[in-house]
Amino acid sequence: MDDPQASRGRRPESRGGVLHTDLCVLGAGSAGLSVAAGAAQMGAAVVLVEPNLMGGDCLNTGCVPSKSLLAAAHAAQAMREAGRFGIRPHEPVVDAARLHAHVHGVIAAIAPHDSVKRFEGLGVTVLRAAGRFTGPDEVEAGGTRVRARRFVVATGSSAAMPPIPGLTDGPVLTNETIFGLAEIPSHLAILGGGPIGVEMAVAFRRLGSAVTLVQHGTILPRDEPEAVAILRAALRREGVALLEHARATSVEHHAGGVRLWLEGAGAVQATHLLVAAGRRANTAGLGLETAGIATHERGIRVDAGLRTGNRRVFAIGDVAGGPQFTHVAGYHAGIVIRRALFGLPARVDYAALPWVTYVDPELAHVGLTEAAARDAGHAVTVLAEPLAGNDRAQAERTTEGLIKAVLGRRGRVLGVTIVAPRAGEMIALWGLAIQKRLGIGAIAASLPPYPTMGEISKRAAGGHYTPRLYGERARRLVGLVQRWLP
Ligand SMILES: Cc1cc2nc3c(=O)[nH]c(=O)nc-3n(C[C@H](O)[C@H](O)[C@H](O)COP(=O)(O)OP(=O)(O)OC[C@H]3O[C@@H](n4cnc5c(N)ncnc54)[C@H](O)[C@@H]3O)c2cc1C
Ligand SMILES: NC(=O)c1ccc[n+]([C@@H]2O[C@H](COP(=O)([O-])OP(=O)(O)OC[C@H]3O[C@@H](n4cnc5c(N)ncnc54)[C@H](O)[C@@H]3O)[C@@H](O)[C@H]2O)c1
Repeated sequence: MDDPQASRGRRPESRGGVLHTDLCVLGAGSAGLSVAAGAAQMGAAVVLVEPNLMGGDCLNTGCVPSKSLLAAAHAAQAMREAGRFGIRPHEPVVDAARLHAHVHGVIAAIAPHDSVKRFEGLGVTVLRAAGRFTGPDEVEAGGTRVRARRFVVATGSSAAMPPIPGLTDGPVLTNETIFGLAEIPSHLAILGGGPIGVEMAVAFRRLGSAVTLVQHGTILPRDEPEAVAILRAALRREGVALLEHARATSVEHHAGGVRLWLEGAGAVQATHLLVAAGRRANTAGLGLETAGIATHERGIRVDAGLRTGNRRVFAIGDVAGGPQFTHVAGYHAGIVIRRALFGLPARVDYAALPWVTYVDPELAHVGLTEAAARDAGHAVTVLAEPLAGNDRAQAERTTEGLIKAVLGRRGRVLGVTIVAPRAGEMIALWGLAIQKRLGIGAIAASLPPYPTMGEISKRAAGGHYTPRLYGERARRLVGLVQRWLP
């Protein structure tokens, strides 16, 4: 969509067969688009290089299709679970073609925001080719040479293939192919129990697949164990075969699908196999060595200001090897804009980083887990409340969940986990508390509307004061004041 209000960047200049620009961005995913849009609207000359679909993983093969699929899956599950409201439940009929149209319809609705047309309208020069460094200050893309004051590498990540014998000898699904399926898999095996594996297990199970999830250790290892326990129970209740601490030793592909052999546990026979075993940074073919840019096993090596070994070049988003989320990509973009356009100092700070696993109930987290806070040497106190104490949760019969707040000295909020329907919408309040170093008193003094699930935040925060409020000293004080009050 054209935005008539948006201001536009200057145009790069073409001199001696070379485009000269302020900023050259490699990759038009969440990270690259955010930098390009921001920089152009602030008046910079920007060249954006992208060989594939505009919007990258998040729009085309990540967040957007996965959340659209989950929305359909939740609707199907609501039919099965209607009995709890006195409504006759029934098994939904899933029309795979219309489901596919729904998912791709959502992508199409958002796509104009990320399109070449919109970016050209902002004054960005878009080159539809793969870019690679041909020197420390030059990139080549589709025969065009680009010299820039600053470069931003935002080439993202792809599904990593674990070194399991036979795995890649036949077709396997990844995030790049699973949303294109024309049918619902009869039996989907999933390798990896991170957020992709867990979200897809819930989605496809609810849409009618048999699902087996195979995970090295425990699922969602970065989250609070008591929160994960609730999700684990929900997965099992819905019929996901969850194999934790399982090690795949080999894969056999055959006409009907795959056989996944597990160490000491026989084989899983499935029609489809989704590999969701982590990500590999997209660094191949970028000519990084030519530009003096170093990498490590997770991606491009950057300093706290996202600068690479080459002072002209920044790396942001998934390729920078840190937390891999769309909101982090956008946050990185803001840091680079401050540094590259205004020459201001800016550093990443993940103290208030939130993440959400969009299953049912949702698991939302921000900041440190209890274990991470203890490891970091904080004097930790923990506040916890079950969701069952919340009236809205009772009304909606979704009482499985909790809130857990990890506090440091003087009630400073260090980290919070919420497991509840739409917990992702509730976590931002706590992110702000961490970012602004608000004490727990700020949340305890807030006034959430009744009846909302968000009330659990105030309730948990109130727990910090309960011993003092309802203790012997308070009782004595009230007794004294009441004697003297007229
Ligand atoms: C299934 C799935 C679900 C997800 N769900 C969520 C979620 O709910 N919430 C969330 O916050 N995050 C989610 N993520 C993570 C999120 O998608 C990524 O963190 C985000 O897309 C990273 O953005 P990026 O711009 O760094 O990379 P990408 O989006 O991967 O963009 C990189 C772009 O660079 C291009 N490129 C590659 N090589 C070159 C080259 N040589 N020259 C020029 N361009 C190049 C690629 O074609 C691509 O378009 C999900 C990911 C997956 C896979
Ligand atoms: N809701 C969200 O925000 C969301 C959703 C999906 C993805 N993402 C992002 O994308 C990233 C990638 O997701 P992911 O789930 O692929 O990666 P991940 O690294 O988070 O999880 C992969 C899991 O696979 C396991 N694993 C690796 N090799 C294995 C093997 N051979 N057998 C069994 N298990 C194995 C690992 O132990 C790990 O826990 C995430 O870290 C996250 O940042 C976010």
